[in-house]
Amino acid sequence: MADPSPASFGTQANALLRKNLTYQRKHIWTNVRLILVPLFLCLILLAIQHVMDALMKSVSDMAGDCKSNPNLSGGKCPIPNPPMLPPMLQIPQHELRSVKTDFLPYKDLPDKSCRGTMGGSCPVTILMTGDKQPLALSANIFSTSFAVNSSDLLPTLANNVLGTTIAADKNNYADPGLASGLPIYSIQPLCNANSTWPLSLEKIQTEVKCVQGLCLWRNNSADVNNELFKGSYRGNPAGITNEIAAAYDLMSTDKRNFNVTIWYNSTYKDEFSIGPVKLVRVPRSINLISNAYLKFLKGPGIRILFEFVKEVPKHATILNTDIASLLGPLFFTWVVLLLFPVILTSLVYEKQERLRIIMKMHGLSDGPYWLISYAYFLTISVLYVASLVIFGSVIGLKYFRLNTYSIQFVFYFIYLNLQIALSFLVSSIFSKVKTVTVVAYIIVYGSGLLGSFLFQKMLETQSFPEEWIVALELYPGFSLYRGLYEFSQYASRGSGMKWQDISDSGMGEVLCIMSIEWFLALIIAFYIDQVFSSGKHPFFFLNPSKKSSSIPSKPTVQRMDSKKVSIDMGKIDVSQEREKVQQLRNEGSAGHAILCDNLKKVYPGRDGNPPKMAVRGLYLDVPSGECFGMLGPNGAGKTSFISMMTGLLKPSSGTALVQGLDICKDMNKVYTSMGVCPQHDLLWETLTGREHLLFYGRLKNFKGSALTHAVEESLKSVSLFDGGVGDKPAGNYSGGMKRRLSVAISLIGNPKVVYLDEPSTGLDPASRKNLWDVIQRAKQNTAIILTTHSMEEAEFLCDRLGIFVDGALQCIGNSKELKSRYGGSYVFTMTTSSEHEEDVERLVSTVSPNAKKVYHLAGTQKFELPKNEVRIAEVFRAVEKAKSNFTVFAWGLADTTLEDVFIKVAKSAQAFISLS
Ligand SMILES: Nc1ncnc2c1ncn2[C@@H]1O[C@H](COP(=O)(O)OP(=O)(O)OP(=O)(O)O)[C@@H](O)[C@H]1O
Repeated sequence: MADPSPASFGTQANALLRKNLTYQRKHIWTNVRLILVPLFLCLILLAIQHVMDALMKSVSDMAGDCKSNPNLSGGKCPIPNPPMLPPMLQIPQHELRSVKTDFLPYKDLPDKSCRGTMGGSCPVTILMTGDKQPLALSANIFSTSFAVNSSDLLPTLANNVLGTTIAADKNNYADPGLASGLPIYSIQPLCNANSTWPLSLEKIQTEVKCVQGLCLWRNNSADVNNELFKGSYRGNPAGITNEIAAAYDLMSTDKRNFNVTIWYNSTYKDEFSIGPVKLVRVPRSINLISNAYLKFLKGPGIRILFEFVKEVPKHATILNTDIASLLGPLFFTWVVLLLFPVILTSLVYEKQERLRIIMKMHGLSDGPYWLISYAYFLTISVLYVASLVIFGSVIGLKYFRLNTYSIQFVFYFIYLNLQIALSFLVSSIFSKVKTVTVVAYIIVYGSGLLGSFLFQKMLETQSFPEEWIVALELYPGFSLYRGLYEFSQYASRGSGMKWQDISDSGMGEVLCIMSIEWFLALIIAFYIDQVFSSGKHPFFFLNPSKKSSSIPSKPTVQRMDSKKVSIDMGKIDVSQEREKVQQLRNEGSAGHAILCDNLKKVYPGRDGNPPKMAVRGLYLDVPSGECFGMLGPNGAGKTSFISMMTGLLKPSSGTALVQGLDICKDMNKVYTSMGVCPQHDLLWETLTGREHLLFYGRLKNFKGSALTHAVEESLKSVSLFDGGVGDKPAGNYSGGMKRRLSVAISLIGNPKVVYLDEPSTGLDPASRKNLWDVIQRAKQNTAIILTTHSMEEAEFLCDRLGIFVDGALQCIGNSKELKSRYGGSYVFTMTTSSEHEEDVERLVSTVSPNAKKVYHLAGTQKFELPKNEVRIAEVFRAVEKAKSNFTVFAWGLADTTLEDVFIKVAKSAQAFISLS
């Protein structure tokens, strides 16, 4: 026997868990494939790593032995004694050097015609500010000739101010300015035409060219700044570049204080590429002004010689690249995000197929649903990521091995929770699996690509504002990317991330952001679910202690329009039903099975059409033990009515009480005593009939042997037991078998009210009869509302019937009452030859003076004979007499059928509606 009390939270959770586990067992290979994805990606990374290692090795082998062939350009060989290189000033290309323009009309700037000369004759400009002193200082900046002592070349080079237009390298083991083979420049106050000198430096043969150095005085640092700003090609409308080599602000310098501000050209420092910023050309500009000041103070014989720049010695470079650390952020962002579409489509599938609502209708509350669904997705996600980390570690990926495992666990755990909460949130917006799948995969691949090609660049640009980074990390895809990026950075450094690194890295902020978002997403998702799926009031949380209305509220006095009153005047039975309902409401009969009180449904108008009134104020009382049949033509509003009663739709106004519980306020409680067979079968294709019934049986609080017994009885009652049919997947069932299973589901657990929406559609006559017997047995302690188009079914099953047309009941009563009220006549048919038609009319008028001819066609005539004036024996006698006078080919006398009543009522109602 079923436990009469509703299933507890634990029982519902257990039912859903077992159903999900059974479902997963059937989809085990889908899960295995899912978990194999990260393993497969790890193997790809490993394969790329091996290929790269092999390539590096062959490059190293080609470089040969370091002793015989030391590679000074920073290759794999150690450099214990880095070379001493002459310090050089970065000077602009001649076509970019500063010239006089409309936007910089300084008279002392060279004319732009210097740019046109072959090889360029524009001077290299240096700007200065100061209290007249720079005039004196500027004279000391450049040497006036190029002079070297070839026997001691390098130190004597320091006497000259050398410059290059070639950008520096990241390190200074070799200067590209010297190694390029292009000329280097000696910057002098004045150059003779074509002054060039050969220069031989170790293995480097190059040429030194004279270039004029122009020191220009400006009033203040603001002027300098303005000139530099406008000199950028984006700083002026003409797009002309006017570069200077260096600028010095000496406004605060006097003979006792050397206070200088130096501008250097940041274009050459290359901060956007990976690796250290190039600043090796800056020291020379510092030396230039320092030396000039010293000479200014002490005279030309005193100088500061900046002889060499020298890089720190370096050990042999191990030429290997950790591919997992390099590609990790992108690859693993994709791997982790791949779970998002999986969870999302699963949630939306349940919504699209209405499986969630059918579970709810059979008593599954929101709490157990959320708990089990969440726990299930979390388990799958944790297993998935754990297999990634374990497998990656086993095959030796430093990305996983070096970073502390507990940090990895915390990071992935928080993100996976956030991802599940977001999936719940996003699933509330979408209702189609196809749409959500496309959107989810765009998010997966888009996040990875944007993270790699945009967000990572921003992270690596030191000047990018930190607040912007944090703002971008609010997008969960980027916070995931940031965390994975930090793991890759620490792994590629060889140390791995430790707990003490959390605050120094971006990991700390990412963990905070993700935790807050997880919490918020969960609350918002739950709120949306409660308001949209469970139909709660948007401010339901403001009144948590509100008691459910197990005592029905008094009916509200409804204003009825004149049209409705006039219709109801002609429908005594319908008016009586309304009065009965109002009386029951006033008496407060809490235990009544079903009581509909002025229930209305209006669909909003669409595409310019007016709103559609699908149910117009329905009053109905269905006590326990009664099967009420709702008949009506297509579009009458039957499904809208059932949908309101089962919580699929909210009534537009009015309400209904089920076992005393208001469907507008306590639908969740109503579900525990309700069974539903929807118009379309809502089944899991891979679960068997038995597994469906076990799940719903558990929801109805069946346990142990009682559950097994109930399921078997249920299978037998709908003929799905024999031959092991009940143990075959529902996806393999015929339409009729699915229908029978749906009915069995609706009846399991002896619910107090059952809604059957066209239950026998698609069944063969034998199965249908079988199903009717099941419903007959079930209705003993249950109130059943059944919609059907079959009059035979309605007559067989229903204790009372209502004919529903255009959203309103036209009549209500048992089939006999309806037939006598709306039929009230016999149908007499006779076929003779045409010349005897009048004889037949005379015959009919003798047995029934008020008979009405319905039609005549080629000798066949049909009459309606009022029952109150007809005696059947008299009709037989009259026919026998007629047969002796003329030939009667065929004749018949029939009582009115329910079908006749239905057609009559529907036709007259529609005629009335179209007239009014
Ligand atoms: N979502 C909707 N939006 C607008 N109108 C609707 C909507 N659903 C139903 N209707 C309209 O409401 C009326 C009642 O429809 P309903 O499906 O309840 O009728 P029914 O009696 O169940 O029909 P059937 O027997 O064909 O299932 C119809 O005119 C229908 O077009």
